[in-house]
Amino acid sequence: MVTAITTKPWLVQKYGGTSLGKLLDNICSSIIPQYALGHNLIVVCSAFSGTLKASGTTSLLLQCIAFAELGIDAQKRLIDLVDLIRDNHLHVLEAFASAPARVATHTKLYDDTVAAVQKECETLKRFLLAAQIVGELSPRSKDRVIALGEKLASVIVAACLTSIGTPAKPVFLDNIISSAFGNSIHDQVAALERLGPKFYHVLADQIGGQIRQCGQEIPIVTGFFGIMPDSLLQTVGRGYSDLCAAMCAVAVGAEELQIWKEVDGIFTADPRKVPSARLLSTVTAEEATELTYYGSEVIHPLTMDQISDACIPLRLKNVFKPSGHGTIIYPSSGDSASISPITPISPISDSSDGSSSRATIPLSSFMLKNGYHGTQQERRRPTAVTVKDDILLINVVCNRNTKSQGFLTQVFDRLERNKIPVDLVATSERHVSLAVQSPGDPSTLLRLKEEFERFGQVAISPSMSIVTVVGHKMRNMTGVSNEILSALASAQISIYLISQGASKINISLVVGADDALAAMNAIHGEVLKIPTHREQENRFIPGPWLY
Ligand SMILES: Nc1ncnc2c1ncn2[C@@H]1O[C@H](COP(=O)(O)OP(=O)(O)O)[C@@H](O)[C@H]1O
Ligand SMILES: N[C@@H](CC(=O)OP(=O)(O)O)C(=O)O
Repeated sequence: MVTAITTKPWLVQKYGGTSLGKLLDNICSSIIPQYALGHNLIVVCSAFSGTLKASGTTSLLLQCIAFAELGIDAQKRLIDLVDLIRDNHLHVLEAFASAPARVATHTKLYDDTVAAVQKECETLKRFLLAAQIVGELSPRSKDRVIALGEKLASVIVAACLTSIGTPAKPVFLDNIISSAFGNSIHDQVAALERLGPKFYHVLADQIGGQIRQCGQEIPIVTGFFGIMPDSLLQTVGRGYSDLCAAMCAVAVGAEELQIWKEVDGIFTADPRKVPSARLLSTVTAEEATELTYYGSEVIHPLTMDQISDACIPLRLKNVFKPSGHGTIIYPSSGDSASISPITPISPISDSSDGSSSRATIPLSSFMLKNGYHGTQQERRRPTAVTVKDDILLINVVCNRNTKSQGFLTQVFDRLERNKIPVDLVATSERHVSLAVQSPGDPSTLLRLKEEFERFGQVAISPSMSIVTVVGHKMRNMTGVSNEILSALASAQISIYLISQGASKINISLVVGADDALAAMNAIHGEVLKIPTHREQENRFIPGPWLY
């Protein structure tokens, strides 16, 4: 664990790609400097995106990889795309540097940063053009390409901060895995898997070492922390910088991890899809994890494991409304003994929009005061509803000559071999229904079907969605399943699979993709409706002193 440079508490802030793309000036000239006053700050950056993540730098780099794999026929497209990535970053830098108060200051820093961006992009171009001749990139080479997005972002953010008097230093983590485990780890995928969560703890220690080297400068850490043996995108997936930020928080024992986004926090449903969705002041770590696994991509699903183990609260905040309270996700184990070691959140000043700073109360008294983990008060309604799209429903009926006791083993063995993750399962002795994510490659599905047909009859229904209702201790809420089913019945929505009980806090149903939005709205309207006055009294409500 890193020793604090001063007695100020550690705070880790992660900024998403679209937030950086849209509000870099505000983040660097207002939000970060204010928080840096009272904290030892660590900033974790994703790659810049413009308006949409789908057209952001990481997506463009993935496109570059695709062009490299197409061979030299795609040479011009590849060169143009790398140039576009370079120009996007130079524009961002220029826009910041040419703001009225900044013209003609720090020109050397500006010129050096322009040169650094150009050099990185030129190196990438040469590397990809060479790869085009072979027409193939290894998973590790792909990781090296992806790494550039976060590298450019941290170079630019550090330069912008430094140029306005908040000294900052980029911290690259693209070699962190070799530093932690040596190069041999890349040949030992199985060993890495065996390490499980411990793997991330070892990485966190290494990251702590790099952070310490920044001294009084704010570390601007790349959210990319490959190179993974099986590629970071395969092992962790898109959105990996949330996990990186969690490791930074663990490394320094941060008082809080903040993930800054373009939404106020976690809502009772996706606010883009359910107009009546309400912002939640708090959710438990388990609820947040379930929500992210089942479609509410607010934080990367692996993030919670890291910070829960270390008892660090996570706060989601909106870059467009820095003074908002956001949503706090408490590290919880359902065991009140786990509350006491959590250090109180220190006062956080947040006046970039003109509001004055207000103190927060210590976290432990906050939780006890509100009975959040107490035995008396429980949420009387589920917390949120979410939808996961692109789901296939696979039904397999076991052949008469297949022994029923080996049937499930065979089914799961085939899924494992084809690397298809299963979201939900319902079984009877000779039947199994599986809700799985649509494999990107249609040949994988065809292969799986053929393999299943060796021991059963198979029916695959495409275009399905999973609707999941999540709620802390929902199992104890008598009648909640009935309410969910009634809401769907009233909306005349057919249900293809129901799963309750596998997780104490979720009820999931498979519906046709065309019905998913209506199902979410029906459940939100009926089951998560605004509580009556009496229900409200029993429920956690943040006091004004929190804002
Ligand atoms: N329950 C939910 N609460 C809040 N946002 C949700 C929820 N479910 C889905 N979302 C969506 O997740 C997105 C996350 O915010 P955004 O800032 O766009 O992400 P990023 O940081 O990756 O750019 C929002 O666009 C929002 O519509
Ligand atoms: N830039 C990466 C990693 C990431 O975490 O992104 P974001 O924080 O913008 O979701 C991606 O696009 O997947």
